[in-house]
Amino acid sequence: MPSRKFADGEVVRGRWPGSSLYYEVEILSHDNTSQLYTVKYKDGTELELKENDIKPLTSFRQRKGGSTSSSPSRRRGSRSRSRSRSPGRPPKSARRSASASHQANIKEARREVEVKLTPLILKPFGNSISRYNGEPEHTERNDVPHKNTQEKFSLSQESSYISTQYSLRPRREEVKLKEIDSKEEKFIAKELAVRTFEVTPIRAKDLEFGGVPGVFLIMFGLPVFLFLLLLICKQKDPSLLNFPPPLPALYELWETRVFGVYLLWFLIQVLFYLLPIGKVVEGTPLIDGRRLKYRLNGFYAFILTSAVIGASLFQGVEFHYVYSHFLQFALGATVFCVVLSVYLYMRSLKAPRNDLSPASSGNAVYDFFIGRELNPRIGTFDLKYFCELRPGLIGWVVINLVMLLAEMKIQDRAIPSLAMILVNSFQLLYVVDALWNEEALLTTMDIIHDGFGFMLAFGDLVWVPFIYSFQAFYLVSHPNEVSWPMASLIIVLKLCGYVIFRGANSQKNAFRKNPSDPKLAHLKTIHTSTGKNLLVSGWWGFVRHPNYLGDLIMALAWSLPCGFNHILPYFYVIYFTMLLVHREARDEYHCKKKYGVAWEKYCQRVPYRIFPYIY
Ligand SMILES: NC(=O)c1ccc[n+]([C@@H]2O[C@H](COP(=O)([O-])OP(=O)(O)OC[C@H]3O[C@@H](n4cnc5c(N)ncnc54)[C@H](OP(=O)(O)O)[C@@H]3O)[C@@H](O)[C@H]2O)c1
Ligand SMILES: CC(C)CCC[C@@H](C)[C@H]1CC[C@H]2C3=C(CC[C@]12C)[C@@]1(C)CC[C@H](O)C(C)(C)[C@@H]1CC3
Repeated sequence: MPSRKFADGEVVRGRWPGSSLYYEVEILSHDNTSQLYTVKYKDGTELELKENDIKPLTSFRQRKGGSTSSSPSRRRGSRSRSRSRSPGRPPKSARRSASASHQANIKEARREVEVKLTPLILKPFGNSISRYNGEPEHTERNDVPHKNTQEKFSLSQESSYISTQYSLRPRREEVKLKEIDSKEEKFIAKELAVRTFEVTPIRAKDLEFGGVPGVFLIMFGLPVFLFLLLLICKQKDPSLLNFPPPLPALYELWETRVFGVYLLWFLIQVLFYLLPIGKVVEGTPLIDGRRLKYRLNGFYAFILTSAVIGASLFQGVEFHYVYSHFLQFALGATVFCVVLSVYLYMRSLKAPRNDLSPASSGNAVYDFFIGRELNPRIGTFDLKYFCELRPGLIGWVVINLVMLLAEMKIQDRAIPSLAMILVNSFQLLYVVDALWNEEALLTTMDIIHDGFGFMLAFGDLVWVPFIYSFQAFYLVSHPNEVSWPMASLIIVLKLCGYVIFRGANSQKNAFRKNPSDPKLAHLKTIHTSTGKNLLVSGWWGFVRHPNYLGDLIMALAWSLPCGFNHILPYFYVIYFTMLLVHREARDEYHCKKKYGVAWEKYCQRVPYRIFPYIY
């Protein structure tokens, strides 16, 4: 077992992350796995520190001019520290010795009437340092802020990738912001703890999805559940009385030819992804300040795929093969996803520490599920980014088309049913919207936080194409005639959902891109200590996740054309509600850590999470 240098309860000096300042701290505990000490500063802030960042008190005693402040939160009160690092510092104080007394500092602070120096966390995703936020933009336009970012990061690389920046604020703003800033200072400390923690393995209590047993269940349960659902849906009467459905032998489900077709589909999408068309943008800064480049050509890939599908139909390619081998395709995709997940895990073992996902834990099972490596790439080919939008999402639209053709064939129809047309066009709109706004993906939790492992591989490559197309699959063997008045109501519902979904996403993206955009001037915001503000009016003042609300309304509109004979087509709405409620909770957790008191204020101003007056 590795030895430790400091004992619990020992009072020592701990380095404040991202600086060269040491403060008196008490050792609370030591984690043998991560080799980190949990220490407590005098103001109550708890952080995790490496052994190198801790020094015995004795090593400071002979030095008179060391930091005399007993906690980092007092640093701003004690102006000598802040000012010595501030770009706005007058030359007079530049000559002041670091051992200037606390009294002298207070006097000086009182003389300072015009401006206040406020530490801001330089966050990698912050607008203060980066204009990048997920809306189409030319790389050139990102250049200036990008360089800026790099510079700031290179200055702040000491031990954490967060540094401190000072903003000059007019005095009248100072009065308004004083209270919130002082409260937020504690959260800055916590945020630093979060960032420190992001580069270190996370502890068992922080594991999401029910920890190791939870992810184990999900990994085995979901594929079984998927096959059961498809088998149930294939039955003429899919009622509970007929459960379990007749189960095929495993060998009947495996067809090498089907797997070959699946691989061909995957390779075509790889080829489209590699085409040098579409602009290249930079993602949000990584832990080491680097920004990866992404080519935005998802929409082109969709157009090219449509051309290939159209040409194949014209050539008489039998698309019914996909319907008649649907389960085999689902199995082929699942096998592919397992192989991919194993590959991803193996290669992640060789990945440098900085390339690991903040969600990874050090536990093999959990990391296999959540993904260990954040952005696995083969050269410039980004595996996660590619899988998130291409084979599965475009595949979903193709499967819907297959179902439409199957319905015509099986039900002997000259034209598809209105229900099938509605489902196909609604979901087509959703996919086209995702591809058109491809850049927005770069700021999602999936890209920034979660690694690429079984969860996203299975979600993107199996769950999306084979479950999201479930309504169309259901309609093939369970026809439902929708009247025009009913269809009109469903269309209105879909459009309402879409307006909320797109309006909310675009409003947030525009605000993140340019917070001082004149078009957004009417919106109210809450100041946060990170330099990024939060919208509290407009869509984001309605509920805390208006985009989820719109998405759920759309989900309902996708199911309604299937009628009310069975609950099966509503499975998607039920699953999606659970997914988004869980996702919302995950996002709240991250936002609370990021924004602290400001987030709490936002929650008070906007009390409902997704459904107004309900949740
Ligand atoms: N079809 C599906 O299966 C599926 C699954 C998941 C998600 N989605 C959809 O994908 C879209 C993206 O979802 P997402 O889960 O990535 O989350 P999201 O809601 O787009 O983003 C959450 C982030 O927005 C920022 N934010 C939150 N409140 C804000 C406010 N008041 N003002 C300004 N910024 C605020 C925060 O990040 P920063 O402050 O750091 O910017 C927060 O972390 C959604 O429309 C969702 O419905 C679809
Ligand atoms: C346990 C697993 C089965 C959970 C699987 C979850 C995935 C199915 C989703 C996780 C992130 C989702 C996502 C989209 C689709 C579904 C997920 C992959 C998305 C591509 C849908 C279109 C949107 O416009 C989007 C691009 C924002 C979105 C990104 C996240």
